[in-house]
Amino acid sequence: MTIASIRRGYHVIKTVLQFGLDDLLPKHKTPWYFKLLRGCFFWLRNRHKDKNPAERLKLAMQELGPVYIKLGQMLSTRRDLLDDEWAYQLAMLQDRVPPFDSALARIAIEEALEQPIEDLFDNFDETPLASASISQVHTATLKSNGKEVVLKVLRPNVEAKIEADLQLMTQAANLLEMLLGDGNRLRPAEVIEDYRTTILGELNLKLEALNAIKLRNNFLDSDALYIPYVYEEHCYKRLMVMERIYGIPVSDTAALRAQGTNFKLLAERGVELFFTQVFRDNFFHADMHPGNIFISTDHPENPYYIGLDCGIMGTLTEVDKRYLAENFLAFFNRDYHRIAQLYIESGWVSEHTDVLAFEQAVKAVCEPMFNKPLDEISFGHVLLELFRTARHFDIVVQPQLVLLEKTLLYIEGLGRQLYPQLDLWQTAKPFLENWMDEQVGPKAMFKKVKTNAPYWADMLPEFPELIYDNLKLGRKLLGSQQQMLDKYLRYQQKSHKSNYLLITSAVLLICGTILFTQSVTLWPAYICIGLGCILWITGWRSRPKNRKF
Ligand SMILES: Nc1ncnc2c1ncn2[C@@H]1O[C@H](COP(=O)(O)OP(=O)(O)OP(=O)(O)O)[C@@H](O)[C@H]1O
Repeated sequence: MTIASIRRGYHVIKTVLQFGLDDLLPKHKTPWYFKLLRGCFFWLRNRHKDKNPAERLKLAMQELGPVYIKLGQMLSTRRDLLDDEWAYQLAMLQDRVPPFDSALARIAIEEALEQPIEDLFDNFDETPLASASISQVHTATLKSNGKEVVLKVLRPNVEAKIEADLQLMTQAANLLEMLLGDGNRLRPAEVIEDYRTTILGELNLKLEALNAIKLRNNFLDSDALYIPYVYEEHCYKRLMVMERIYGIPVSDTAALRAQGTNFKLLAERGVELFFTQVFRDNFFHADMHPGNIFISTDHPENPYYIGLDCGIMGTLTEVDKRYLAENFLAFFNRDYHRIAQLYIESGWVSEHTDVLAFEQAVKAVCEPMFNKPLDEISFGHVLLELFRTARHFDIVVQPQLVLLEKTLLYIEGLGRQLYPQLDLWQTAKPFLENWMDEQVGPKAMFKKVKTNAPYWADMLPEFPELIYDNLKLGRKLLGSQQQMLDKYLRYQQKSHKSNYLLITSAVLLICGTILFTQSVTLWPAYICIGLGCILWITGWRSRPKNRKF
Protein backbone atom coordinates (compact mmCIF):
# COMPACT_ATOMS: atom_id res chain seq x y z
CA MET A 1 0.00 0.00 0.00
CA THR A 2 1.51 3.33 -1.08
CA ILE A 3 1.43 6.63 0.85
CA ALA A 4 -0.67 8.12 -1.97
CA SER A 5 -3.35 5.45 -1.65
CA ILE A 6 -3.42 5.77 2.17
CA ARG A 7 -3.95 9.53 1.75
CA ARG A 8 -6.60 8.98 -0.88
CA GLY A 9 -8.29 6.35 1.33
CA TYR A 10 -8.43 8.84 4.17
CA HIS A 11 -9.85 11.47 1.81
CA VAL A 12 -12.63 9.07 0.71
CA ILE A 13 -13.51 8.24 4.35
CA LYS A 14 -13.40 11.93 5.29
CA THR A 15 -15.70 12.90 2.40
CA VAL A 16 -18.16 10.10 3.15
CA LEU A 17 -18.34 11.04 6.84
CA GLN A 18 -18.35 14.82 6.41
CA PHE A 19 -21.28 14.56 3.98
CA GLY A 20 -23.02 12.35 6.53
CA LEU A 21 -23.40 9.38 4.18
CA ASP A 22 -23.00 7.00 7.13
CA ASP A 23 -26.36 8.35 8.39
CA LEU A 24 -28.01 6.75 5.36
CA LEU A 25 -27.56 3.27 6.86
CA PRO A 26 -30.55 2.25 9.03
CA LYS A 27 -29.40 2.50 12.66
CA HIS A 28 -30.86 -0.84 13.76
CA LYS A 29 -29.17 -2.71 10.91
CA THR A 30 -25.70 -1.22 11.33
CA PRO A 31 -23.29 -3.91 12.61
CA TRP A 32 -21.38 -3.22 15.88
CA TYR A 33 -17.94 -3.23 14.21
CA PHE A 34 -19.11 -0.52 11.83
CA LYS A 35 -20.27 1.64 14.76
CA LEU A 36 -16.89 1.04 16.42
CA LEU A 37 -15.04 2.06 13.26
CA ARG A 38 -17.21 5.19 12.96
CA GLY A 39 -16.33 6.09 16.55
CA CYS A 40 -12.62 5.96 15.66
CA PHE A 41 -13.16 8.92 13.32
CA PHE A 42 -15.03 10.99 15.93
CA TRP A 43 -13.58 14.31 14.69
CA LEU A 44 -15.16 13.89 11.21
CA ARG A 45 -18.70 15.19 11.74
CA ASN A 46 -21.50 15.70 9.23
CA ARG A 47 -21.01 19.28 8.07
CA HIS A 48 -23.96 19.44 5.70
CA LYS A 49 -26.90 18.72 7.99
CA ASP A 50 -28.86 21.52 6.27
CA LYS A 51 -28.96 19.57 2.97
CA ASN A 52 -31.14 16.57 2.14
CA PRO A 53 -29.45 13.12 1.84
CA ALA A 54 -29.73 12.95 -1.97
CA GLU A 55 -27.97 16.29 -2.36
CA ARG A 56 -25.29 15.20 0.13
CA LEU A 57 -24.63 12.04 -1.90
CA LYS A 58 -24.35 14.07 -5.13
CA LEU A 59 -21.96 16.56 -3.51
CA ALA A 60 -19.81 13.78 -2.03
CA MET A 61 -19.51 12.10 -5.44
CA GLN A 62 -18.66 15.41 -7.05
CA GLU A 63 -15.97 15.96 -4.42
CA LEU A 64 -14.51 12.49 -4.94
CA GLY A 65 -14.03 12.95 -8.68
CA PRO A 66 -14.56 11.17 -12.01
CA VAL A 67 -14.62 7.53 -10.88
CA TYR A 68 -17.36 8.24 -8.33
CA ILE A 69 -19.21 10.65 -10.62
CA LYS A 70 -19.45 7.83 -13.16
CA LEU A 71 -20.94 5.59 -10.48
CA GLY A 72 -23.49 8.32 -9.68
CA GLN A 73 -24.33 8.64 -13.39
CA MET A 74 -25.07 4.95 -13.54
CA LEU A 75 -27.25 5.06 -10.43
CA SER A 76 -29.18 8.07 -11.75
CA THR A 77 -30.61 5.95 -14.57
CA ARG A 78 -32.25 3.54 -12.13
CA ARG A 79 -35.44 5.48 -11.54
CA ASP A 80 -37.13 2.19 -10.74
CA LEU A 81 -34.83 1.79 -7.72
CA LEU A 82 -34.49 5.44 -6.66
CA ASP A 83 -37.01 8.03 -5.51
CA ASP A 84 -37.44 11.07 -7.76
CA GLU A 85 -35.32 13.38 -5.58
CA TRP A 86 -32.38 10.95 -5.60
CA ALA A 87 -32.58 10.38 -9.35
CA TYR A 88 -32.90 14.15 -9.92
CA GLN A 89 -29.84 14.98 -7.81
CA LEU A 90 -27.67 12.22 -9.31
CA ALA A 91 -28.76 13.10 -12.85
CA MET A 92 -27.00 16.44 -12.29
CA LEU A 93 -23.73 14.52 -12.36
CA GLN A 94 -24.31 13.86 -16.05
CA ASP A 95 -23.42 17.31 -17.33
CA ARG A 96 -23.69 19.82 -14.49
CA VAL A 97 -20.48 19.17 -12.63
CA PRO A 98 -18.94 22.53 -11.55
CA PRO A 99 -16.84 23.85 -14.45
CA PHE A 100 -13.13 24.53 -14.21
CA ASP A 101 -11.54 27.87 -15.02
CA SER A 102 -12.03 28.83 -18.69
CA ALA A 103 -8.53 30.30 -18.78
CA LEU A 104 -7.18 26.81 -18.05
CA ALA A 105 -9.42 25.39 -20.78
CA ARG A 106 -8.05 27.95 -23.26
CA ILE A 107 -4.44 27.05 -22.33
CA ALA A 108 -5.13 23.32 -22.70
CA ILE A 109 -6.85 23.79 -26.09
CA GLU A 110 -4.06 25.98 -27.48
CA GLU A 111 -1.42 23.55 -26.19
CA ALA A 112 -3.13 20.73 -28.09
CA LEU A 113 -3.62 22.78 -31.27
CA GLU A 114 -0.14 24.31 -31.02
CA GLN A 115 -1.65 27.61 -32.19
CA PRO A 116 -4.07 30.28 -30.89
CA ILE A 117 -7.75 29.28 -30.90
CA GLU A 118 -8.58 32.30 -33.09
CA ASP A 119 -6.42 30.92 -35.93
CA LEU A 120 -8.87 28.06 -36.46
CA PHE A 121 -12.12 29.12 -34.80
CA ASP A 122 -14.43 32.14 -34.56
CA ASN A 123 -16.84 32.92 -31.71
CA PHE A 124 -15.09 30.76 -29.12
CA ASP A 125 -17.36 30.93 -26.06
CA GLU A 126 -15.41 31.27 -22.81
CA THR A 127 -18.47 30.12 -20.84
CA PRO A 128 -18.64 26.34 -21.10
CA LEU A 129 -21.70 24.79 -22.71
CA ALA A 130 -21.42 21.86 -20.35
CA SER A 131 -19.06 20.47 -17.79
CA ALA A 132 -18.92 16.73 -17.05
CA SER A 133 -16.81 14.23 -15.14
CA ILE A 134 -13.83 14.00 -17.50
CA SER A 135 -14.10 17.10 -19.63
CA GLN A 136 -15.54 20.52 -20.35
CA VAL A 137 -17.24 21.55 -23.58
CA HIS A 138 -17.00 24.99 -25.29
CA THR A 139 -18.74 26.13 -28.45
CA ALA A 140 -17.17 27.87 -31.46
CA THR A 141 -17.45 28.17 -35.24
CA LEU A 142 -14.95 26.51 -37.54
CA LYS A 143 -13.23 29.17 -39.70
CA SER A 144 -12.71 26.81 -42.68
CA ASN A 145 -16.43 26.04 -43.30
CA GLY A 146 -18.41 28.30 -40.94
CA LYS A 147 -20.00 25.29 -39.21
CA GLU A 148 -20.90 25.28 -35.51
CA VAL A 149 -18.66 22.98 -33.51
CA VAL A 150 -17.90 22.04 -29.91
CA LEU A 151 -14.44 21.73 -28.40
CA LYS A 152 -14.24 19.02 -25.75
CA VAL A 153 -11.18 19.40 -23.55
CA LEU A 154 -9.99 17.15 -20.70
CA ARG A 155 -10.10 18.46 -17.11
CA PRO A 156 -6.66 19.43 -15.78
CA ASN A 157 -4.92 16.68 -13.84
CA VAL A 158 -7.80 14.25 -14.34
CA GLU A 159 -5.45 11.34 -15.12
CA ALA A 160 -3.66 11.51 -11.74
CA LYS A 161 -6.96 11.63 -9.81
CA ILE A 162 -8.33 8.59 -11.64
CA GLU A 163 -5.06 6.69 -11.21
CA ALA A 164 -5.11 7.30 -7.43
CA ASP A 165 -8.71 6.04 -7.18
CA LEU A 166 -7.96 3.01 -9.30
CA GLN A 167 -5.00 2.12 -7.10
CA LEU A 168 -7.23 2.29 -4.06
CA MET A 169 -9.89 0.17 -5.75
CA THR A 170 -7.30 -2.41 -6.80
CA GLN A 171 -6.06 -2.68 -3.22
CA ALA A 172 -9.62 -3.00 -1.93
CA ALA A 173 -10.29 -5.68 -4.56
CA ASN A 174 -7.14 -7.60 -3.59
CA LEU A 175 -8.18 -7.43 0.05
CA LEU A 176 -11.63 -8.67 -0.90
CA GLU A 177 -10.13 -11.60 -2.79
CA MET A 178 -8.12 -12.49 0.27
CA LEU A 179 -10.97 -12.10 2.76
CA LEU A 180 -13.95 -13.54 0.93
CA GLY A 181 -14.28 -17.21 0.29
CA ASP A 182 -15.83 -16.66 -3.11
CA GLY A 183 -13.87 -13.50 -3.76
CA ASN A 184 -11.75 -15.40 -6.25
CA ARG A 185 -14.73 -16.53 -8.20
CA LEU A 186 -16.00 -12.97 -8.54
CA ARG A 187 -12.51 -11.93 -9.68
CA PRO A 188 -12.83 -8.37 -8.30
CA ALA A 189 -9.20 -7.56 -9.10
CA GLU A 190 -9.72 -8.58 -12.70
CA VAL A 191 -12.96 -6.62 -12.94
CA ILE A 192 -11.19 -3.51 -11.61
CA GLU A 193 -8.33 -4.11 -14.04
CA ASP A 194 -10.87 -4.20 -16.83
CA TYR A 195 -12.49 -0.98 -15.56
CA ARG A 196 -9.00 0.57 -15.47
CA THR A 197 -8.41 -0.20 -19.17
CA THR A 198 -11.83 1.15 -20.02
CA ILE A 199 -11.65 4.38 -18.05
CA LEU A 200 -8.05 5.12 -19.04
CA GLY A 201 -9.14 4.60 -22.65
CA GLU A 202 -11.73 7.31 -22.07
CA LEU A 203 -8.97 9.75 -21.17
CA ASN A 204 -7.66 9.61 -24.72
CA LEU A 205 -9.90 11.88 -26.81
CA LYS A 206 -8.14 10.86 -30.03
CA LEU A 207 -9.32 7.31 -29.36
CA GLU A 208 -12.81 8.60 -28.56
CA ALA A 209 -12.81 10.47 -31.87
CA LEU A 210 -11.92 7.26 -33.77
CA ASN A 211 -14.66 5.35 -31.91
CA ALA A 212 -17.19 8.05 -32.81
CA ILE A 213 -16.17 7.89 -36.48
CA LYS A 214 -16.56 4.09 -36.51
CA LEU A 215 -19.96 4.21 -34.79
CA ARG A 216 -21.11 7.01 -37.11
CA ASN A 217 -20.17 4.89 -40.13
CA ASN A 218 -22.02 1.87 -38.73
CA PHE A 219 -25.22 3.93 -38.45
CA LEU A 220 -24.85 6.25 -41.42
CA ASP A 221 -28.10 5.05 -43.03
CA SER A 222 -29.95 4.45 -39.78
CA ASP A 223 -33.17 6.20 -38.84
CA ALA A 224 -32.61 5.31 -35.18
CA LEU A 225 -29.21 6.83 -34.31
CA TYR A 226 -27.18 9.87 -35.34
CA ILE A 227 -23.55 10.42 -34.31
CA PRO A 228 -22.15 13.95 -34.82
CA TYR A 229 -19.44 14.48 -37.44
CA VAL A 230 -15.94 14.47 -35.95
CA TYR A 231 -13.18 16.76 -37.29
CA GLU A 232 -10.43 14.17 -36.99
CA GLU A 233 -7.72 16.58 -38.15
CA HIS A 234 -8.36 18.72 -35.02
CA CYS A 235 -8.49 15.85 -32.54
CA TYR A 236 -5.69 15.14 -30.05
CA LYS A 237 -5.22 13.19 -26.84
CA ARG A 238 -6.67 16.04 -24.73
CA LEU A 239 -8.91 17.77 -27.29
CA MET A 240 -11.72 16.73 -29.60
CA VAL A 241 -13.59 18.89 -32.12
CA MET A 242 -16.98 17.82 -33.47
CA GLU A 243 -20.22 19.05 -34.97
CA ARG A 244 -22.50 20.81 -32.48
CA ILE A 245 -25.81 19.02 -32.13
CA TYR A 246 -29.18 20.32 -30.94
CA GLY A 247 -31.59 17.98 -29.27
CA ILE A 248 -33.57 17.33 -26.13
CA PRO A 249 -31.78 15.41 -23.37
CA VAL A 250 -33.42 12.00 -23.13
CA SER A 251 -34.05 12.57 -19.41
CA ASP A 252 -36.16 15.68 -20.12
CA THR A 253 -39.40 13.75 -20.59
CA ALA A 254 -41.50 16.90 -20.09
CA ALA A 255 -39.91 18.61 -23.12
CA LEU A 256 -40.17 15.40 -25.15
CA ARG A 257 -43.85 15.11 -24.28
CA ALA A 258 -44.41 18.78 -25.13
CA GLN A 259 -43.05 18.29 -28.65
CA GLY A 260 -45.28 15.21 -29.13
CA THR A 261 -42.52 12.55 -29.24
CA ASN A 262 -43.59 9.02 -30.12
CA PHE A 263 -42.33 7.36 -26.92
CA LYS A 264 -43.25 3.81 -27.92
CA LEU A 265 -41.22 3.99 -31.13
CA LEU A 266 -38.37 5.67 -29.29
CA ALA A 267 -38.21 2.95 -26.61
CA GLU A 268 -38.39 0.18 -29.23
CA ARG A 269 -35.62 1.82 -31.21
CA GLY A 270 -33.51 1.90 -28.03
CA VAL A 271 -33.76 -1.87 -27.65
CA GLU A 272 -33.14 -2.38 -31.37
CA LEU A 273 -30.04 -0.17 -31.16
CA PHE A 274 -28.64 -2.17 -28.28
CA PHE A 275 -29.00 -5.49 -30.08
CA THR A 276 -27.76 -4.10 -33.42
CA GLN A 277 -24.62 -2.71 -31.82
CA VAL A 278 -23.90 -5.88 -29.84
CA PHE A 279 -24.80 -8.55 -32.36
CA ARG A 280 -24.59 -6.99 -35.82
CA ASP A 281 -21.56 -4.72 -35.34
CA ASN A 282 -19.93 -6.15 -32.22
CA PHE A 283 -19.13 -2.57 -31.24
CA PHE A 284 -21.40 -1.11 -28.58
CA HIS A 285 -21.59 2.21 -26.78
CA ALA A 286 -20.98 1.20 -23.18
CA ASP A 287 -21.62 4.55 -21.49
CA MET A 288 -25.24 5.16 -22.37
CA HIS A 289 -26.28 7.32 -19.44
CA PRO A 290 -28.87 10.03 -20.29
CA GLY A 291 -26.24 12.83 -20.32
CA ASN A 292 -24.84 11.20 -23.44
CA ILE A 293 -28.15 10.69 -25.25
CA PHE A 294 -30.26 13.36 -26.93
CA ILE A 295 -33.46 13.10 -28.95
CA SER A 296 -33.99 14.76 -32.31
CA THR A 297 -36.46 17.59 -32.62
CA ASP A 298 -37.11 17.60 -36.38
CA HIS A 299 -39.76 14.80 -36.61
CA PRO A 300 -41.12 14.04 -33.11
CA GLU A 301 -43.44 11.33 -34.52
CA ASN A 302 -40.41 9.57 -36.00
CA PRO A 303 -37.73 10.38 -33.42
CA TYR A 304 -34.12 9.25 -33.43
CA TYR A 305 -31.34 9.18 -30.87
CA ILE A 306 -28.26 11.39 -30.98
CA GLY A 307 -25.31 9.71 -29.28
CA LEU A 308 -22.37 11.52 -27.67
CA ASP A 309 -19.28 10.46 -25.76
CA CYS A 310 -17.97 7.30 -27.43
CA GLY A 311 -15.13 7.02 -24.90
CA ILE A 312 -16.20 3.62 -23.61
CA MET A 313 -17.03 1.09 -26.30
CA GLY A 314 -17.43 -2.65 -25.79
CA THR A 315 -16.82 -5.72 -27.93
CA LEU A 316 -17.36 -9.43 -27.28
CA THR A 317 -15.64 -12.48 -28.70
CA GLU A 318 -17.57 -14.39 -31.37
CA VAL A 319 -18.00 -17.29 -28.94
CA ASP A 320 -19.36 -15.10 -26.13
CA LYS A 321 -21.70 -13.38 -28.57
CA ARG A 322 -23.07 -16.68 -29.76
CA TYR A 323 -23.61 -18.02 -26.22
CA LEU A 324 -25.14 -14.74 -25.16
CA ALA A 325 -27.65 -14.76 -28.02
CA GLU A 326 -28.57 -18.37 -27.27
CA ASN A 327 -28.87 -17.47 -23.60
CA PHE A 328 -31.23 -14.58 -24.32
CA LEU A 329 -33.35 -16.78 -26.57
CA ALA A 330 -33.47 -19.61 -24.05
CA PHE A 331 -34.45 -17.02 -21.47
CA PHE A 332 -37.24 -15.58 -23.62
CA ASN A 333 -38.46 -19.14 -24.31
CA ARG A 334 -38.22 -19.97 -20.58
CA ASP A 335 -35.92 -22.89 -21.45
CA TYR A 336 -33.96 -22.97 -18.18
CA HIS A 337 -32.38 -26.34 -18.92
CA ARG A 338 -30.80 -24.84 -22.04
CA ILE A 339 -29.52 -21.86 -20.00
CA ALA A 340 -27.84 -24.23 -17.53
CA GLN A 341 -26.35 -26.26 -20.39
CA LEU A 342 -25.08 -23.13 -22.13
CA TYR A 343 -23.34 -21.94 -19.00
CA ILE A 344 -21.45 -25.24 -18.85
CA GLU A 345 -20.67 -25.43 -22.59
CA SER A 346 -19.31 -21.87 -22.59
CA GLY A 347 -17.07 -22.61 -19.62
CA TRP A 348 -18.74 -19.91 -17.47
CA VAL A 349 -19.38 -22.61 -14.83
CA SER A 350 -17.36 -25.70 -14.01
CA GLU A 351 -18.24 -28.84 -15.99
CA HIS A 352 -18.84 -30.65 -12.69
CA THR A 353 -21.82 -28.40 -11.88
CA ASP A 354 -25.04 -30.20 -11.11
CA VAL A 355 -27.05 -29.16 -14.20
CA LEU A 356 -30.42 -29.99 -12.70
CA ALA A 357 -29.79 -28.07 -9.49
CA PHE A 358 -28.48 -25.12 -11.47
CA GLU A 359 -31.49 -25.24 -13.80
CA GLN A 360 -33.85 -25.18 -10.81
CA ALA A 361 -31.99 -22.21 -9.31
CA VAL A 362 -32.14 -20.23 -12.57
CA LYS A 363 -35.83 -21.07 -12.90
CA ALA A 364 -36.53 -19.88 -9.36
CA VAL A 365 -35.03 -16.50 -10.24
CA CYS A 366 -36.50 -15.99 -13.72
CA GLU A 367 -39.95 -17.56 -13.59
CA PRO A 368 -41.58 -15.07 -11.17
CA MET A 369 -40.54 -12.32 -13.56
CA PHE A 370 -42.78 -13.58 -16.34
CA ASN A 371 -45.81 -13.48 -14.06
CA LYS A 372 -45.41 -9.76 -13.38
CA PRO A 373 -46.82 -6.87 -15.42
CA LEU A 374 -44.22 -5.40 -17.77
CA ASP A 375 -43.68 -2.19 -15.84
CA GLU A 376 -42.72 -4.16 -12.74
CA ILE A 377 -40.13 -6.39 -14.40
CA SER A 378 -36.57 -5.34 -13.72
CA PHE A 379 -33.70 -6.85 -15.64
CA GLY A 380 -31.38 -5.28 -13.12
CA HIS A 381 -33.13 -7.15 -10.35
CA VAL A 382 -32.97 -10.44 -12.25
CA LEU A 383 -29.25 -9.94 -12.92
CA LEU A 384 -28.65 -9.26 -9.26
CA GLU A 385 -30.59 -12.38 -8.26
CA LEU A 386 -28.80 -14.50 -10.86
CA PHE A 387 -25.53 -13.23 -9.48
CA ARG A 388 -26.54 -14.24 -5.97
CA THR A 389 -27.61 -17.67 -7.24
CA ALA A 390 -24.33 -18.02 -9.07
CA ARG A 391 -22.44 -17.80 -5.81
CA HIS A 392 -23.80 -21.22 -4.84
CA PHE A 393 -22.36 -22.70 -8.01
CA ASP A 394 -18.90 -22.53 -9.47
CA ILE A 395 -19.54 -19.46 -11.59
CA VAL A 396 -16.69 -17.25 -12.69
CA VAL A 397 -17.72 -13.64 -13.37
CA GLN A 398 -16.69 -12.80 -16.94
CA PRO A 399 -15.15 -9.30 -17.06
CA GLN A 400 -16.04 -8.88 -20.74
CA LEU A 401 -19.70 -9.30 -19.81
CA VAL A 402 -19.62 -6.75 -17.00
CA LEU A 403 -19.63 -3.86 -19.50
CA LEU A 404 -22.50 -5.43 -21.34
CA GLU A 405 -24.48 -5.89 -18.13
CA LYS A 406 -23.89 -2.22 -17.29
CA THR A 407 -25.13 -1.17 -20.74
CA LEU A 408 -28.18 -3.36 -20.34
CA LEU A 409 -28.91 -1.66 -17.02
CA TYR A 410 -28.71 1.76 -18.70
CA ILE A 411 -31.00 0.65 -21.50
CA GLU A 412 -33.48 -0.71 -19.00
CA GLY A 413 -33.45 2.50 -16.99
CA LEU A 414 -33.90 4.50 -20.18
CA GLY A 415 -36.70 2.31 -21.55
CA ARG A 416 -38.49 2.40 -18.20
CA GLN A 417 -38.33 6.18 -18.19
CA LEU A 418 -39.54 6.62 -21.77
CA TYR A 419 -42.21 3.98 -22.08
CA PRO A 420 -42.88 1.85 -18.99
CA GLN A 421 -45.10 -0.59 -20.91
CA LEU A 422 -42.27 -1.49 -23.32
CA ASP A 423 -42.33 -5.21 -24.08
CA LEU A 424 -38.62 -5.95 -24.09
CA TRP A 425 -39.16 -9.61 -25.01
CA GLN A 426 -41.38 -8.96 -28.01
CA THR A 427 -39.03 -6.25 -29.31
CA ALA A 428 -35.82 -8.21 -28.86
CA LYS A 429 -36.89 -11.77 -29.68
CA PRO A 430 -37.41 -11.43 -33.48
CA PHE A 431 -34.10 -9.62 -33.77
CA LEU A 432 -32.22 -12.36 -31.92
CA GLU A 433 -33.96 -15.18 -33.75
CA ASN A 434 -33.03 -13.58 -37.03
CA TRP A 435 -29.42 -13.18 -35.93
CA MET A 436 -29.17 -16.81 -34.80
CA ASP A 437 -30.60 -17.94 -38.14
CA GLU A 438 -27.93 -15.96 -39.89
CA GLN A 439 -25.25 -17.55 -37.72
CA VAL A 440 -26.11 -21.24 -37.97
CA GLY A 441 -28.56 -21.87 -40.81
CA PRO A 442 -27.83 -22.59 -44.48
CA LYS A 443 -27.93 -18.80 -44.96
CA ALA A 444 -24.92 -18.54 -42.64
CA MET A 445 -23.06 -21.24 -44.57
CA PHE A 446 -23.75 -19.46 -47.85
CA LYS A 447 -22.63 -16.15 -46.31
CA LYS A 448 -19.36 -17.67 -45.08
CA VAL A 449 -18.63 -19.19 -48.50
CA LYS A 450 -19.50 -15.83 -50.08
CA THR A 451 -17.22 -13.94 -47.69
CA ASN A 452 -14.31 -16.32 -48.19
CA ALA A 453 -14.75 -16.78 -51.94
CA PRO A 454 -12.65 -13.74 -53.01
CA TYR A 455 -9.86 -14.90 -50.69
CA TRP A 456 -9.96 -18.42 -52.10
CA ALA A 457 -10.05 -17.00 -55.64
CA ASP A 458 -6.96 -14.95 -54.80
CA MET A 459 -5.21 -18.05 -53.50
CA LEU A 460 -6.16 -20.32 -56.43
CA PRO A 461 -3.20 -19.45 -58.75
CA GLU A 462 -0.84 -20.23 -55.89
CA PHE A 463 -2.35 -23.70 -55.27
CA PRO A 464 0.04 -25.78 -57.52
CA GLU A 465 3.03 -24.08 -55.94
CA LEU A 466 1.61 -24.58 -52.45
CA ILE A 467 0.95 -28.28 -53.16
CA TYR A 468 4.49 -28.71 -54.54
CA ASP A 469 6.00 -26.88 -51.51
CA ASN A 470 4.00 -29.04 -49.12
CA LEU A 471 5.03 -32.26 -50.83
CA LYS A 472 8.65 -31.13 -50.73
CA LEU A 473 8.31 -30.23 -47.09
CA GLY A 474 6.67 -33.63 -46.43
CA ARG A 475 9.57 -35.45 -48.10
CA LYS A 476 12.08 -33.38 -46.18
CA LEU A 477 10.26 -34.15 -42.95
CA LEU A 478 10.15 -37.84 -43.82
CA GLY A 479 13.91 -37.77 -44.53
CA SER A 480 14.74 -36.10 -41.24
CA GLN A 481 12.43 -38.49 -39.38
CA GLN A 482 14.29 -41.45 -40.95
CA GLN A 483 17.61 -39.89 -39.90
CA MET A 484 16.36 -39.49 -36.35
CA LEU A 485 15.20 -43.10 -36.29
CA ASP A 486 18.59 -44.34 -37.52
CA LYS A 487 20.40 -42.31 -34.87
CA TYR A 488 18.08 -43.68 -32.19
CA LEU A 489 18.69 -47.27 -33.30
CA ARG A 490 22.47 -46.74 -33.26
CA TYR A 491 22.18 -45.27 -29.77
CA GLN A 492 20.17 -48.26 -28.59
CA GLN A 493 22.68 -50.75 -30.08
CA LYS A 494 25.65 -48.99 -28.46
CA SER A 495 23.85 -48.80 -25.15
CA HIS A 496 22.99 -52.54 -25.22
CA LYS A 497 26.60 -53.47 -26.08
CA SER A 498 28.04 -51.31 -23.31
CA ASN A 499 25.55 -52.66 -20.71
CA TYR A 500 26.39 -56.24 -21.76
CA LEU A 501 30.15 -55.63 -21.34
CA LEU A 502 29.70 -53.85 -17.97
CA ILE A 503 27.48 -56.62 -16.57
CA THR A 504 29.90 -59.37 -17.80
CA SER A 505 32.86 -57.48 -16.30
CA ALA A 506 31.00 -57.22 -12.97
CA VAL A 507 30.33 -61.01 -12.98
CA LEU A 508 34.01 -61.74 -13.81
CA LEU A 509 35.23 -59.37 -11.07
CA ILE A 510 32.94 -60.99 -8.47
CA CYS A 511 34.04 -64.51 -9.60
CA GLY A 512 37.72 -63.42 -9.53
CA THR A 513 37.33 -62.06 -5.97
CA ILE A 514 35.66 -65.29 -4.77
CA LEU A 515 38.37 -67.47 -6.43
CA PHE A 516 41.06 -65.25 -4.94
CA THR A 517 39.76 -65.78 -1.41
CA GLN A 518 38.70 -69.48 -1.71
CA SER A 519 41.07 -71.41 -4.02
CA VAL A 520 44.66 -72.48 -3.53
CA THR A 521 45.70 -71.86 -7.15
CA LEU A 522 45.52 -68.14 -7.86
CA TRP A 523 45.97 -67.92 -11.65
CA PRO A 524 42.22 -68.49 -12.53
CA ALA A 525 41.43 -65.62 -10.14
CA TYR A 526 44.00 -63.37 -11.85
CA ILE A 527 42.57 -64.24 -15.31
CA CYS A 528 38.97 -63.45 -14.15
CA ILE A 529 39.96 -60.15 -12.54
CA GLY A 530 42.18 -59.13 -15.50
CA LEU A 531 39.48 -60.01 -18.04
CA GLY A 532 36.87 -58.26 -15.88
CA CYS A 533 38.98 -55.09 -15.82
CA ILE A 534 39.53 -55.14 -19.59
CA LEU A 535 35.81 -55.69 -20.25
CA TRP A 536 34.85 -52.92 -17.78
CA ILE A 537 37.18 -50.44 -19.49
CA THR A 538 35.87 -51.44 -22.95
CA GLY A 539 32.21 -51.29 -21.79
CA TRP A 540 32.70 -47.91 -20.12
CA ARG A 541 34.41 -46.44 -23.16
CA SER A 542 31.78 -47.73 -25.56
CA ARG A 543 28.88 -45.98 -23.74
CA PRO A 544 26.87 -43.79 -26.17
CA LYS A 545 27.78 -40.18 -25.42
CA ASN A 546 25.01 -38.09 -27.04
CA ARG A 547 21.33 -38.61 -26.30
CA LYS A 548 20.20 -35.97 -28.83
CA PHE A 549 18.67 -37.39 -32.00
N1 LIG B 1 -21.42 17.65 -30.06
C1 LIG B 1 -22.05 18.22 -29.03
N2 LIG B 1 -23.04 19.13 -29.26
C2 LIG B 1 -23.69 19.70 -28.23
N3 LIG B 1 -23.45 19.44 -26.93
C3 LIG B 1 -22.47 18.58 -26.63
C4 LIG B 1 -21.72 17.93 -27.67
N4 LIG B 1 -20.81 17.12 -27.09
C5 LIG B 1 -21.00 17.25 -25.76
N5 LIG B 1 -21.99 18.10 -25.47
C6 LIG B 1 -22.47 18.48 -24.12
O1 LIG B 1 -21.42 18.27 -23.20
C7 LIG B 1 -21.81 17.31 -22.20
C8 LIG B 1 -20.60 16.49 -21.78
O2 LIG B 1 -20.09 15.83 -22.91
P1 LIG B 1 -19.51 14.37 -22.80
O3 LIG B 1 -20.55 13.46 -22.25
O4 LIG B 1 -18.95 14.00 -24.12
O5 LIG B 1 -18.35 14.63 -21.72
P2 LIG B 1 -17.66 13.61 -20.67
O6 LIG B 1 -16.74 14.36 -19.79
O7 LIG B 1 -17.08 12.48 -21.42
O8 LIG B 1 -18.88 13.16 -19.83
P3 LIG B 1 -19.10 11.85 -19.01
O9 LIG B 1 -19.29 12.35 -17.63
O10 LIG B 1 -20.32 11.27 -19.63
O11 LIG B 1 -17.89 10.99 -19.17
C9 LIG B 1 -22.93 16.52 -22.84
O12 LIG B 1 -23.79 15.97 -21.87
C10 LIG B 1 -23.61 17.59 -23.69
O13 LIG B 1 -24.51 18.36 -22.90
